Formats: sequence, C-alpha cells, structure tokens
Amino acid sequence: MYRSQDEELKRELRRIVSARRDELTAVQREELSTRLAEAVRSEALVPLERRPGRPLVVCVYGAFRSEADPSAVEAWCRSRGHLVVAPRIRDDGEGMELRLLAQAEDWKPGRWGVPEPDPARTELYPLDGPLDAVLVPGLAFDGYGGRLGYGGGYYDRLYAERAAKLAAATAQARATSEAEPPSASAAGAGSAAASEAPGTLWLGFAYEIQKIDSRLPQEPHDLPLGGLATDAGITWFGRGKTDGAGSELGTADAL
Ligand SMILES: Nc1nc2c(c(=O)[nH]1)N(C=O)[C@@H](CNc1ccc(C(=O)N[C@@H](CCC(=O)O)C(=O)O)cc1)CN2
Ligand SMILES: Nc1ncnc2c1ncn2[C@@H]1O[C@H](COP(=O)(O)OP(=O)(O)OP(=O)(O)O)[C@@H](O)[C@H]1O
Repeated sequence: MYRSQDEELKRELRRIVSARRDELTAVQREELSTRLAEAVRSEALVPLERRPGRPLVVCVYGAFRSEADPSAVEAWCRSRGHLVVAPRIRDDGEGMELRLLAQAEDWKPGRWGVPEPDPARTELYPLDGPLDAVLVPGLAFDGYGGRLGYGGGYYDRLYAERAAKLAAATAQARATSEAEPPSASAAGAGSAAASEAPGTLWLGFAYEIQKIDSRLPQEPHDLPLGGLATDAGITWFGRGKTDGAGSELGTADAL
C-alpha cells in the first residue's frame, strides 16, 4: 500500500520517541512530572488566574504508558477551586467529549486502557463552554508548535469541533444582536464565544526528551499549540494560536 514519506517519518518518530520515553524509570517520570506541573502552574495557570472573574476551567488527561503525568496539575487546580475537565472518547469512537472531574476517583480505564472520566460518575461539559487551558499529550513535539500523537487525530478533532461550535455560537450571537440591538439578552446563552472569554491555551505537556530538534511534518488539520510545557519550562509559539474563543493567547506577553 502507498504510504507517503511524511507518514513513514511519523511512524519512525513515534517509535523512536516512545522508546526514549519508555526508558525513564517510574521515579524519574514522577520527578519530571512534578517539575512539569510546577512550570504549568507558575508560568501558565497563575498568570491565567488574573484573567477571568470565575474559576479557571482546565482540561487535563490521565497519563497512560510512560506519559508525563498531569495529576499534580489536577490536584493543584482542585485546591484552588478551579474546574477540572478531561476528554473521553465518545461511544461512536469518532471523537471526544469533555467531562467534569469533580474528584480524583472519577477516572477509569477506557478504550486502549487510556484513563478517562467514568461516564457513570461524571457530567458532560459543553464542548463550547469556557475553557482556559488544555494540556495536550503527545509522543513527540518540536520547538515550533508541531506535535505528533498516537495517530488517532483525537485532539485535532477536539480542537476543530470546539472551534466550529464557537464560530456557530458567535454567528448566532451576532445575528441575534443585529435583530434586537442593543439588548443585553443578545449575549447568547453563556457560551465562551458570546461571553467574550479570551482564547483557550492549548498547551503541549511532555518531557523535555520528547522534544525533537528538527521540524515535525505539519498538516492543516493539526491543532495549533500555543505553547509546549516540559520539565525545562514553557516554550511559547507566537500569536493567534487559539480556537477562536476570543483574543489571542499563547505568548507570554499576552497573559
Ligand atoms: N493520556 C492520553 N489520553 C488520550 C490520548 C493520549 O495520547 N494520551 N489521545 C490522543 O489523541 C487519545 C487516545 N489516543 C490513542 C490512540 C491510539 C492508541 C493505541 O493504543 N493504538 C494502538 C494501535 C491501535 C490500532 O491501530 O488499531 C497502538 O499504538 O498500539 C491509544 C490512544 C485520547 N486520550
Ligand atoms: N478535524 C478533523 N476531522 C476529521 N479527521 C481528522 C481531523 N483532524 C485529524 N483527523 C484525522 O486523524 C488522523 C490522524 O491524524 P494525525 O496523524 O495528525 O494524528 P495525531 O495528532 O498524531 O493523533 P492524536 O491527536 O490522536 O494524538 C488523520 O487521518 C486525519 O485525517
């Protein structure tokens, strides 16, 4: 079967970087994940706390295989009264939904053993609801916003579905406000777009050893990361890296 050069390269990189990650011992993974969580807290979330007049909403994931573990970020968010959400692969397998994780016990192993919010214990969170930061897992990252995942395209689709919903909500709010100016009721049912929430920070979350020097192949459907957090700190990737929820974020000076 025909396979493009990029697909071949991605396959090879997935193999190399996951092997490198698998070499970390459990103790090393824990130490590096602690450092990573500290970087995310101090360089991204604490600055974001200055922004909304509401608790932050932060999307984490449950680590599997030898992934960097965001559970310290999760615990910190709860201790500050912020909301924690996480993605779950929908029953149709075609995409992901977000669910509100009220407590650390709400995880359970899902498809492929990937931890996900237990659908029996957690509430759905609207895809176009306020979302301040999304920690994005991956196998390999470059220093230019490129990301390589397991190849399901799940995070790319989550980004695209949210952006489409936000765009629809914005169009709806605009149509309503044109119909009945300048009524406050035109704000449009509490969606992030209508409430003019600043954009969502899509932040890669990985060990420094997952960063590669060369540029990863990029495709139009790849989600635009605002930054990459590693145990060595956060690299920011310029402006306009949001899902369309409002003003741009993802540069340190925009925070
Ligand atoms: N913690 C975590 N959660 C996540 C992701 C992730 O990378 N990390 N994902 C990021 O998108 C999604 C899950 N994506 C995954 C995609 C493939 C496989 C997997 O095991 N694939 C098999 C091959 C399966 C096949 O080809 O049929 C394999 O690699 O052996 C696992 C997770 C959603 N949740
Ligand atoms: N917005 C989208 N709508 C439909 N399909 C998509 C979308 N984005 C990505 N895909 C599909 O997902 C597949 C995998 O994409 P890619 O190789 O970029 O995954 P990945 O980013 O490595 O994986 P993941 O996000 O699951 O970690 C591609 O075949 C692509 O067509």
